[in-house]
Amino acid sequence: MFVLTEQSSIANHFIAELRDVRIQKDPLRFRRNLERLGEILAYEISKTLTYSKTEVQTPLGTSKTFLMAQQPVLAAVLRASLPFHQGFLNAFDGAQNAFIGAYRGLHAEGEEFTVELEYISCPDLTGKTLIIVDPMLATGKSLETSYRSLIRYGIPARTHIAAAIAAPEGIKYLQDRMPECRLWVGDIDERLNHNYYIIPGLGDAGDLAFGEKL
Ligand SMILES: O=P(O)(O)OC[C@H]1O[C@H](OP(=O)(O)OP(=O)(O)O)[C@H](O)[C@@H]1O
Ligand SMILES: O=c1cc[nH]c(=O)[nH]1
Ligand SMILES: [Mg+2]
Repeated sequence: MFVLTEQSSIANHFIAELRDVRIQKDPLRFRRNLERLGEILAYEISKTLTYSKTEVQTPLGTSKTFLMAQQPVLAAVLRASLPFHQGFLNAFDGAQNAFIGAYRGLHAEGEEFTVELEYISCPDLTGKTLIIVDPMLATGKSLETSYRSLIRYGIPARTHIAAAIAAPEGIKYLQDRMPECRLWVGDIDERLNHNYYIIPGLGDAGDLAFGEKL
């Protein structure tokens, strides 16, 4: 597992701003910080991809470099993922994309929830590198449901899962059930509360980015 905050960097500022109740009042800044974290995690994941030697013609000569053999497929878990996904897309600008509407259904205080799945669009994943992006990894149920639904579209060669903030419970859940997936997270928090929100976390990422839903 890769954890961005294990090394101090400018990413700490973006994560701190995401969490800060005062700065959260500006949804444009909240979305932009998710996007910036997406760009950074995409860069980190890009170091694990396969590159082949290529020549680039400049106006004055030829430059030898290593370029990605194949772009990954990016999968966004709607809706909170959208700004985070944009960050990945800024880096992997030629990527194919999957979208999945997996959300935590309404549930009474403290009661378990089920993940509702209402929409999926996905290219052929066979043999590709799949990167599933969702800013919040709480229980892990949304990501597990998303992953299992996506791989009906072909078995990827490898799968990366990227989250901005993760709870230890969700990390363990995914590591136990999907050991074939590699996890990339911005920061790891303390725990979940009785409503399965991450503590200290940042609140409801979807609502902060796009407004409260009914
Ligand atoms: O790990 P879990 O316990 O499954 O929780 C994490 C999920 O919760 C949030 O989405 P939410 O269901 O709030 O939907 P939204 O993106 O529409 O806000 C978040 O974006 C994850 O998808
Ligand atoms: O803390 C949490 C947990 C799930 N989804 C969120 O947006 N925040
Ligand atoms: Mg939400």
